[in-house]
Amino acid sequence: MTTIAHGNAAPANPRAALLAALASRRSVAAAGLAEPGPSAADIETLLTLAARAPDHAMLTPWRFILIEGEARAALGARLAQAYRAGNPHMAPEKREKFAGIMSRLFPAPLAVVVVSRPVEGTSIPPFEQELSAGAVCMNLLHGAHVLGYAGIWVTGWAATHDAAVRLLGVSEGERVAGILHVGTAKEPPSERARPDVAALTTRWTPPAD
Ligand SMILES: Cc1cc2nc3c(=O)[nH]c(=O)nc-3n(C[C@H](O)[C@H](O)[C@H](O)COP(=O)(O)O)c2cc1C
Repeated sequence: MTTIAHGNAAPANPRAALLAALASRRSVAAAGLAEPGPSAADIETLLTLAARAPDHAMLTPWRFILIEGEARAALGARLAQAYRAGNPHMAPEKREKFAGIMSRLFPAPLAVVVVSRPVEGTSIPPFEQELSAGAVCMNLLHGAHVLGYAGIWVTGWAATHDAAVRLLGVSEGERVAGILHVGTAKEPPSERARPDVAALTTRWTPPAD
């Protein structure tokens, strides 16, 4: 089991510290993430935490692809090329704008592609297996936050377009559950409005006969 190395001294009340961490995570756009990124040991911790996601029948219906260092620009250039090739009839100015976005898609020190790969021929529906991949993404984001990093879970063209996902290394029968950008926030994120949990919650009661 990987030891989680907190940046700060051990909190006096670990439970309160954990609750505070869960309550304070905020997404930071990839462009707002800079060095330092997670060390090799931190990455191992993140993936180990991510892999603790609930998993009906223990099928491990997901895997990881890491994008870091020079691979980020190399992949960005290929995605930009694929975007141009996939949109031949788009107005050139618009096409170049989006191709430029693709070329700079990985500004954060680390991107983790969480690949959903539902196992066929089991009694566990693909939907449940895809939910497990979502839980992997959430665990990873929380892990990054506890380690002192920030991150964001994105999808978009690069995560959904056939040519793009092939470039990422995603195979037939697999889908991108999320691209998780991880790094250090350039600016502390401000809080956003959160759902009114009470308004979303009902209690089941037996129907009147
Ligand atoms: C499956 C999934 C895909 C998402 N894709 C994007 C995306 O492509 N771009 C984006 O800006 N936010 C995307 N988001 C939303 C952000 O991850 C984030 O939840 C949102 O900005 C709210 O911030 P918060 O996490 O601090 O509540 C996605 C979220 C989920 C769950």
